Amino acid sequence: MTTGQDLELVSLTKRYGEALAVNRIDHHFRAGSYACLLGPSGCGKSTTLRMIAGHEAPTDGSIVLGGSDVSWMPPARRGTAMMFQNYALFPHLTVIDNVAFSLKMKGVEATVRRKKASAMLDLVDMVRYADRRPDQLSGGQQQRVALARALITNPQVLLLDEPLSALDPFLRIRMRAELKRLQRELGITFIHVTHSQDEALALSDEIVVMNNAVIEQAGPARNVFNRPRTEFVARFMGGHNVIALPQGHFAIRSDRVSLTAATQGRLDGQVTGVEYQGGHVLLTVRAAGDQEIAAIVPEDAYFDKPMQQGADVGLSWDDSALHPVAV
Ligand SMILES: Nc1ncnc2c1ncn2[C@@H]1O[C@H](COP(=O)(O)OP(=O)(O)OP(=O)(O)O)[C@@H](O)[C@H]1O
Repeated sequence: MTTGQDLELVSLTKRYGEALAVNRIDHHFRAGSYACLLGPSGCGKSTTLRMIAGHEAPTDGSIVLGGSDVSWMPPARRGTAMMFQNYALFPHLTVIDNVAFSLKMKGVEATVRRKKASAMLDLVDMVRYADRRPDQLSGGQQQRVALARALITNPQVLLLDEPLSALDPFLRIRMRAELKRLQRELGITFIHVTHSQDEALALSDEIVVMNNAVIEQAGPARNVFNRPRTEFVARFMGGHNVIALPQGHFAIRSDRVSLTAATQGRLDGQVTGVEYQGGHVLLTVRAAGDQEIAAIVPEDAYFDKPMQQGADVGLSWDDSALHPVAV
């Protein structure tokens, strides 16, 4: 079920004095989709999110939600809600009062807001903790409360700024599955800021990769991963080499590069690193032109014919695995 509305960023720009944090970005977020804004530190993703939320005014450009320009509307009237990295729960209020807080501000009557808050806690499986205070909850539980508190306003778009970064790795994987479930169930648009490629790949209908205040590439997760358009995207998404060949620069997945006997491949080189990674072995080869190329070899294949650091090898691939990239 899709109940959200399309969100459009039109030439959206933010300057802080001389510094350009977001530089004329255009993007259309489809209603009811899960989008991740992904990029290295300082690329402008949080600033973009804060402008969508209304916590930061654009220097130029506009934000259009469901056909209406909301660029200058106060946050509470936009149809968006934000979940912050540190959850920003009120320490002195119980869980249920935290969730009901925004309804109280709107003057909603006590029994009605408790009923609605209770329904939200049910959605995130936290009803039994309704009377605890935030400091009596684990990080994962606090996160669920923060989600319920954001969702009680019935937003069209939920904005999440690094929502999983405070959790330990095990809980992070569990909570990301919960986020995805919730988004599917509610049918609203989620825009999630992260600098984790794994998180973006696991969650996104669409990944929007930012770098240096602009969008480098956007598209379905598999497209962005398998068809990086620039060297930056190929390297940032990981799992790829960027190889300079006489015909130009090409991205190739490390698991599409195979090793042959020396002089039998496309390029010759020397093994400079061997790393056992569980199901596979990561070999690093220094090839002609001082290029470091990574090859992922399945565990069994590697241990049938193990290689030492310094060994001369050839590198081979299928041409269909090469994708031209801009550098
Ligand atoms: N309030 C501010 N005043 C001045 N400069 C700012 C302000 N907020 C952000 N910036 C600058 O704008 C740029 C983009 O910052 P932003 O927080 O959007 O990046 P980010 O991609 O979210 O990074 P991170 O992953 O580290 O949070 C950075 O260079 C940052 O220093």
